Amino acid sequence: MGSAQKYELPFKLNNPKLLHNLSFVHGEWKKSKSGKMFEVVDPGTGKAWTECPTNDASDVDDAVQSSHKCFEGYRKISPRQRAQMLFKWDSLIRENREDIATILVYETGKPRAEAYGEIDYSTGFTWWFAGEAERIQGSVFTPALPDRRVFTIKQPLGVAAALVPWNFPIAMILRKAGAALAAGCTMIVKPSPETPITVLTLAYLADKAGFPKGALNVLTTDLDKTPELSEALSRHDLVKKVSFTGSTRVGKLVAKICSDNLKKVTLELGGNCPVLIFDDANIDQAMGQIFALKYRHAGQACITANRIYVQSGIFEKFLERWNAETKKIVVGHGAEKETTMGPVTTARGIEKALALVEDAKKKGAKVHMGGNKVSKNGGYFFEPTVITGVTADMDIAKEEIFAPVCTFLKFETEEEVVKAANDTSMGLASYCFTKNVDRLWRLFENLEAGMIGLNTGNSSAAESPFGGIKQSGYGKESGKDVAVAEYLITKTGTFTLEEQA
Ligand SMILES: O=CCCC(=O)O
Repeated sequence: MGSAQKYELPFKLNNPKLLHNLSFVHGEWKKSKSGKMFEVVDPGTGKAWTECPTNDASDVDDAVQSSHKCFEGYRKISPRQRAQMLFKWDSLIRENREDIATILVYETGKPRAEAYGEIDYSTGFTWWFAGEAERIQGSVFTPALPDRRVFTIKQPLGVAAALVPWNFPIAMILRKAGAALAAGCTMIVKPSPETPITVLTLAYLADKAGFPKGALNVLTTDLDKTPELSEALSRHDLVKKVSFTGSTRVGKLVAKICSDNLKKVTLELGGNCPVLIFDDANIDQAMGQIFALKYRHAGQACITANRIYVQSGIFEKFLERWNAETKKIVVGHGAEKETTMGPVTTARGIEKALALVEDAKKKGAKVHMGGNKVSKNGGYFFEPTVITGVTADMDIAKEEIFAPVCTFLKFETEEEVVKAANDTSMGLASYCFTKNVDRLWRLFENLEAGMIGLNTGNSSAAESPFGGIKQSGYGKESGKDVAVAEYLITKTGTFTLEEQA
């Protein structure tokens, strides 16, 4: 593992060859031109356990040239061969599930069971996109003129760049790279500074799966150099597409930069997702689904429940059950067996959660439990927190919380709650629970979000189009046709037949 010997590795892998800490460019492990490195920290202890190259704008061209060179050949490989490489990659990831889960625990902080969950969810993408590779099709059109023939073909766009977050590093890479590689594009990934190692492991396995050199390059960097590196990638002439997952603020910057060259962009941005639980809901179902959704990765998912609206008839009963279940949560290091909720991934996450709780308290909200940082072995732990009396003017109702803080709001009518739920600039996901089929249908149509969970808190899947509306972004990832289409161009052919003699 390169220069990382100066750190004590806090875990052992069955297959130590999986562990790499240098950037991966054209099949080689590379330092940055500056030689600078940054540390990767275990959020469960706050201790660094390895380091990675701090790449900057000067490192971009080499990686892009490699990806472009590779693209010239990769675009001509048959879709069946691309599918076979994706299948091989998929099976290598599954074979190394235990080790990848270990790395994930020490990068993100999530408990081991959740790390397995992420890997199983993520291999859905490699599996799915392997199937999609052979189903890329053009169309034949009926022309208005008798001697004319009109048809389209789909072709890969070229080199794509993926700017990815730290909360689901495996899922976010495989969702983007799976679609790109199936389409015949090559990809450069810039992982988040918190989670480069899992991404480098995936690149190592992609290489072993037979993808040609340059098909999947990875450039790591720290927080300071992230804007510079991301901009250089997004502006490079040979990069034809940028896929970004992260905050709305940064997503707007990426869109602006890409608009200079009219580059294609997919933006999967922030959420402020409402949950609506009606008096006639199956409470067991709503409890189970929303509890898992909210506390998954200590509340750090873009599609998590940010505002939980419960109708007045069941409000007290629902809250009582929620509090009782919340008390059972065991906060600890993700590698400990008894842990059911890990730390948040960054120290910044703790500061934000504390500020949001403080603002809510000042404006009259009641904290039923939690609200504080937990001091434990130097990790970034936060108490599972339950707050009621939340109102629309509180920051906690307006911003993405990204911490295990549950905010409950009481409502009376469907009309009132739909209005409140939609009163946000975001539109990623919404969830509703009711046994009234007509109402369920109305909610599906009236809630303003790209994904609506109807009596479910889990609508993420390889076969389902994933993406938001409003300021939660545009473009779809995963799902039939739409996800691969983000990496394709459509070319129209018009052909005139010679008149017969
Ligand atoms: O945090 C965003 C992604 C979560 C998911 O894919 O379900």
